[in-house]
Amino acid sequence: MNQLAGLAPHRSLRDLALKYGPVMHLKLGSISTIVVSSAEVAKEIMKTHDLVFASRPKILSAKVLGYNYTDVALTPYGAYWRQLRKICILELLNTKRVQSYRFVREEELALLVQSITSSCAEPVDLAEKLFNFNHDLTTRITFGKKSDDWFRFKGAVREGTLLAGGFHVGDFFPSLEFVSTLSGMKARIKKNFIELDSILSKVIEEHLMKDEKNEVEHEDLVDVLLRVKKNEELEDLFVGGTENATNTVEWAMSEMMKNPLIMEKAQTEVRTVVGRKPTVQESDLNELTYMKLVIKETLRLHTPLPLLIPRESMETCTINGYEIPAKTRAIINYWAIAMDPLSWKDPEKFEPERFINNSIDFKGMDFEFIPFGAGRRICPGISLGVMNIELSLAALLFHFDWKLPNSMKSEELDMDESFGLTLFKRNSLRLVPTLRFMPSSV
Ligand code: HEM
Repeated sequence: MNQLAGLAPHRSLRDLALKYGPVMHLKLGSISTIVVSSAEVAKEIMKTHDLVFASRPKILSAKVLGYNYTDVALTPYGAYWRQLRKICILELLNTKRVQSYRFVREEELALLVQSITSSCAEPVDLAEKLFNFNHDLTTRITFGKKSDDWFRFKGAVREGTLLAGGFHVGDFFPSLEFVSTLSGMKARIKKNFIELDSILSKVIEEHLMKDEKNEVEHEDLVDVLLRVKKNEELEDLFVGGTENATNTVEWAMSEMMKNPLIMEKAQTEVRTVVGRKPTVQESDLNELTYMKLVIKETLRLHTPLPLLIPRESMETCTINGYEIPAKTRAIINYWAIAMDPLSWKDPEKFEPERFINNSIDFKGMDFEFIPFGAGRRICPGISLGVMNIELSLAALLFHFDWKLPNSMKSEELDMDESFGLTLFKRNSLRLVPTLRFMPSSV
C-alpha cells in the first residue's frame, strides 16, 4: 500500500507484474483487487466481459466530489449511468456541437499565442500557459463565458483531480470510515466539494436567470444540461477538457525538446501546411500527419490516465483461467501495457515513427494502445480532447522556436512524474520562445 500511495503507482504495479504476471490479485485492505498488465487480458476485461466489468467501485472521492456517485465517470453501471452517457454522446460531445465551438477555440488559441508572444525571449511556464488555455476554453464552452470566480475555480479543479485520483488508504477499508477521517482525507475532500459546489451553483443560478429572461443565444453546455435537467456531468468536462489535454501537450513538447530532430520535423510540417496563413486553422489539422504521430507516441509513453479509471465486476466470470468473483475491483495498468516489449519495440524510446504504416489507433479496438480506455466506458470526449491537443500543439510549433532556459542541455531536462487523478510532469516545463510567425490579433 505504501508503494501504491506514492508518486508512481503505475510503475510499482508494473514492477510487481514483471514478477507475478499479467493478472495479479491484491488484497488491499478489505477490497479484493485484480491488476491487469497485458493487452490480451485487458481485452478479456474490456471486450469479452465488458458488461460484467462495466461498473465503477464506490470510492470516497466519488461519493463526495461526484455528488453521491451521480457523476457519469464514477457512477456504478445501471439505468442512471446509461441515461447520463446518452446525454454525453448525443447532446454534449457530438460532432456537430464540438464543431460549433470552433470560434471559441480560435479566439482562445489566439490569446494563448499572444500571451506567449508577450513573454518572448524570457522563460515561460508552458504548463501554466497551456492549463490556462484549456481551462478558459472549457469554461467558455461549458459556462458560455469565463467564470467570474476564474482563479478560485482553477485551484479547486486542480485540487479535485489530485483528490479524486491516487490511492487513498481509506478507500480500501470502506467499513472503517474513521480511517479517512483520521488521515484528514475526508475533510480535504469535503472542503474541495464545498468550493466547487458553490461556484457551480452560482453558474447554474445565473443560467436559470438568463433562461427566464429568454437571453439564451448560443447554447453552452450548462444550457444543454439544464434543458435535459442533469448538471452532474460538469466536473468531468473540466477534468477531461483541462488536465488531460494540458498534460499531453506539455509531455509532447518535453519529448521534442529532448529529441530536436523530431521537433524540427514536426515544425517543418506545420509551417509547410499552414503556409502564409496568419495562424493554424482547424482545417489544417487533417494534413498534420507527423504531428499526429507525435501525439500518439505521447499518449503511449506519457498517458494522462495510466491506470485508466477502475472498474468493478458485477458477477462471477473467468479471466485468464482464474475465477473472479462479483464485486472485484479491476485496475487496468495501461501504462504497463504500453511499455510491454512484446507489443512495442524499445518501449522506453520516444519514437513517433513506430506508428507509420501501422493501423493501431486509440479508438478502443487495439488493446495494446488504449489511452482512452475501451468498451462501454470508453472516454466519450476523444474528439474534443484530441482536437484541443492538436490545435494548441500545432500553434506552439508554428509560431515559435523553443530553447531550454539558462543554456540547459536537453539531456538535463527532467521527465519526473507526479500522480493524482492524472499523470503530470512534476516540474513544469519552462522554455524560452522565439517568435517565428506573428500571430493575428484577436
Ligand atoms: C487527452 C484527453 C483525454 C484522455 C487521455 C481521456 C482518457 C479517459 C479514460 C482512460 C477514461 C476511462 C475509460 C475506461 O474506463 O475505459 C475516460 C473516461 C471519461 N472521459 Fe476522458 N479523456 C480525455 C479527454 C476527455 C474530454 C475532453 C472529456 C469531456 C469533455 C472527457 C470525458 C470523459 C468522461 C465523461 C468519462 C467517463 C465515461 C464513463 O465512465 O462512462 N474525457 N477518459
